Amino acid sequence: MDCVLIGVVMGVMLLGLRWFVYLQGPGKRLPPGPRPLPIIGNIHQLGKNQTETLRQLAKTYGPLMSIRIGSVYTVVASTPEMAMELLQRHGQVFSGRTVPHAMDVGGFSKFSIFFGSAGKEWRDKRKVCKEILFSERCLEESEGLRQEMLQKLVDHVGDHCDRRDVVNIHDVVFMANLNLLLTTIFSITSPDTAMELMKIMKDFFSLFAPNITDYFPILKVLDPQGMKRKAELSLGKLLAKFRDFLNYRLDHRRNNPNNKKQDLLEAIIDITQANDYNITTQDIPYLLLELIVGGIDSNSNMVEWIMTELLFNPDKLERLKREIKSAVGENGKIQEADIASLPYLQAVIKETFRYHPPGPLAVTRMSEADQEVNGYMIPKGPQIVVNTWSMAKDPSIWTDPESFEPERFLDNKLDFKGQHFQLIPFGAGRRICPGMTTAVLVHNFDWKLEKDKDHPDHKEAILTKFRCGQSSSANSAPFLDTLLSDYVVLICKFRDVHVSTDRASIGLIVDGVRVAHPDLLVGSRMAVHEIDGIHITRV
Ligand code: HEM
Repeated sequence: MDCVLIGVVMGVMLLGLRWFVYLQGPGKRLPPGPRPLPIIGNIHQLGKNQTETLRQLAKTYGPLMSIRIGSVYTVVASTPEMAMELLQRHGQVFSGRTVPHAMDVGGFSKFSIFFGSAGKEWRDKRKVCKEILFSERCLEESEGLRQEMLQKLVDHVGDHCDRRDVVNIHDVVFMANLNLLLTTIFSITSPDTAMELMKIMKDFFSLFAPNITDYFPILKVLDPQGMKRKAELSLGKLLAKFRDFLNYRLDHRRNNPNNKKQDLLEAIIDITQANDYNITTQDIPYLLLELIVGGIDSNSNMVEWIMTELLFNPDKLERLKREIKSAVGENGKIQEADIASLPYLQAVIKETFRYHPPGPLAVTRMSEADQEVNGYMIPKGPQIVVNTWSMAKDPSIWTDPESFEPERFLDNKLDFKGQHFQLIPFGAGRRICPGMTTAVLVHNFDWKLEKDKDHPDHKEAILTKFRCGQSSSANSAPFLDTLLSDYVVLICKFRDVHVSTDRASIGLIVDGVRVAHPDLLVGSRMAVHEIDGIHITRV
């Protein structure tokens, strides 16, 4: 162990020396930042709420600053102007990605659109996503399947409603999104398949927790948190599943040449067989994995946040329901095409993206060459991060940024498609998210808040969630155990449907692990036990 420690110290010192020498060169000055300590860099300053810490640090060091996390140099942009400089003006230079150690398995990072370097193969895969898979024609063809699947979801929640059961909103939304993707990509509607995949995927998502080897690469060989071993296992299982789906479909095509399915898998196979792009059959399982994994968690989080915010803001929920009812009638259903003519719904979605930036440090790149930005020199190599959280909370950009106000988007053309850098939930520039779509589950139930806190189901619901929380902590990082012992449950009741959301399901990032909504834990809302009929209980 001593040798390892000496190795770590020497490695970090050599790296520091290399940088010191490099940064002394003429005209080479990194953006300013807090002074790093030897070996750990600025880790000790980051605390649990990294995005907020970085926002505070930016007040001292400016909109473009440098910090060192372990041995990883990181440049942080905290304003729309700096985000535009990095992602658009110098988009080519800052189009690399750092590959987490756990994702560097089985050739995944090489095949991946997200982690792959921005070369010809990456361009081809993006082109396929944009021009074919997410093209209007392809999405229109599979709309019928999605409507069918959404109806099943509505029926499922309706059954719970009839039985007066508790519905776990996180699982319902996650499953709905998984089903949506399975239907659109594979025409698969089997609940058993979805359930099996959901279990493997939850293991896979746990790999996005912070891994010490990413900040101290010298420890990679030891894999102290076992993340790489876990990644090999869950990635292996997922890829095996997608290979099965692919082989089954290839057989089906051979045996039924005139009976093609209307889904994305069919389109992908056509592409590989036409040989127009640099994509082979061997790439397909990786591409499928990326589409499912890329979409599911971010989509689920957003839908959960939308619902959470609407519950906290019943007046906004009422306004939205009025808009939807006047557009599609009392009993009508929203079609995908209706969304364009529902301005308040769009405003709610935009405000949720602003108020809860999806993965507030999700826009993470790597510098591919030396580049001067704003009078500073960013050399080749550092990680580049855009702190969208900082922009969301900036009073010089948004009036009253701490309040949830969809109305702020009604009288302007502000959008999230990568042109307005104050709102970039999908990133911007060359690597902008190719799956810029989302789903909203607000219409089909008459969501209403519980007034009757003595309802007999109420206590049982809390206990059920508490048991869930404890069992889920067994697979989590150790610090989660402490957090979960102080478990918070939010119980709401809508008409006859109970919806319970807990910290594990609604999305606060603590040390990079999603556990809860910060406001519920530390903000003013936690100080009271009941607001407008929503019961918040500390168990
Ligand atoms: C609410 C939903 C979603 C959000 C908020 C989201 C957000 C993001 C963000 C922030 C990035 C990084 C962009 C950058 O570096 O500039 C990204 C990349 C990506 N997303 Fe999404 N995403 C969502 C849905 C989806 C869906 C549905 C898919 C696929 C079905 C998808 C697939 C991808 C892929 C493949 C990339 C990598 C692009 C590249 O590096 O070239 N995402 N997403």
